[in-house]
Amino acid sequence: MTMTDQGFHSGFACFVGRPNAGKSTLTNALVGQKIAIASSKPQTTRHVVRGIVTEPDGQLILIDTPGLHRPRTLLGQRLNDLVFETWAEVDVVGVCLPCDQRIGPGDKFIIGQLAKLERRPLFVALATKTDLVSKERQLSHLVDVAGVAEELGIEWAQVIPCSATGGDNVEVVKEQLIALLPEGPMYYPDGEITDEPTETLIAELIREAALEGVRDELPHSIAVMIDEILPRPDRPEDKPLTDIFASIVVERDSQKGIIIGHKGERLREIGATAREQINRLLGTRVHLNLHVKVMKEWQRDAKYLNRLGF
Ligand SMILES: Nc1nc2c(ncn2[C@@H]2O[C@H](COP(=O)(O)OP(=O)(O)OP(=O)(O)O)[C@@H](O)[C@H]2O)c(=O)[nH]1
Repeated sequence: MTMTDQGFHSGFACFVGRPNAGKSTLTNALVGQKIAIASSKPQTTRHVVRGIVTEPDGQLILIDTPGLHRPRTLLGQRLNDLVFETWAEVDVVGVCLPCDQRIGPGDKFIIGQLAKLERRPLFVALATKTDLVSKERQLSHLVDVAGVAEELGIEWAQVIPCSATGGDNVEVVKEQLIALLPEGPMYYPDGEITDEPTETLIAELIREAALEGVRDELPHSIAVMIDEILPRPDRPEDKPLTDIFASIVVERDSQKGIIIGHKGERLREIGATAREQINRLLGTRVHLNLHVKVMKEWQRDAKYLNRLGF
């Protein structure tokens, strides 16, 4: 294999669609549980990487976007701005149009907004949930999918019927999305994508946040130990909250001071940064309780190393 990028396709994509269109399920089917460690974000995007698909001939980076709504509030407007910013940066937008639903005003609103973009990415129609419908219904849906593009003035680079839960055409979606990306480098080395257990990932996210800005001062003297992960009882089912208790372990009192910062300011920043990442990872809100512990020479002590999971 040569080290040139020739023939290797890479770039960014996001999925859009009305609520319940199957965006998350398709994303999971494409990327599995693998998560990119946040510190390795390429400079080309400021947006949150939801998952990465790496194949011999290309790398597809899926970006998270909030849903697009008819803006009624300032927050709604800001969220929409974020969506437009993302659309302007990605190479491909996958529009999820579930086969079991007629194309309606919600879908047309989204496609109409895509049609307004000055710099257009490529558009791919994903006719999701094929397993829920008959072949006849699927065909008439595909006719409607073609029709709506014509009606609203966009072009589909591909139209792909698929089912994320039934495993139908998921490989084709992967192949076709990668084929549409421009030639480019592998943004994320394969090894930086991990399917480590959640607890290890959470510890790693906290460690990254703690090292932010002080990497030179405390290179290897920090470890993070997850003490407990507990679902908060008595929460409404649609608004779960998870309590995470974790310890940041350092070797000396002076290092504890650096982590905590003036009046605890750094520790609060670490908590805020890590919490945001963990929210994304778990898909639920978390409350993060961080403590800083000094364990003298933990790196040399087998008992501590065991407790820290090394
Ligand atoms: N039968 C079937 N159900 C699916 C398929 N894909 C998704 N679903 C179901 O459809 C529902 C919505 O799927 P999601 O992936 O959460 O949809 P979404 O577009 O991410 O939804 P929002 O987060 O609300 O925007 C879930 O109950 C899924 O299990 C599919 O291919 N076949």
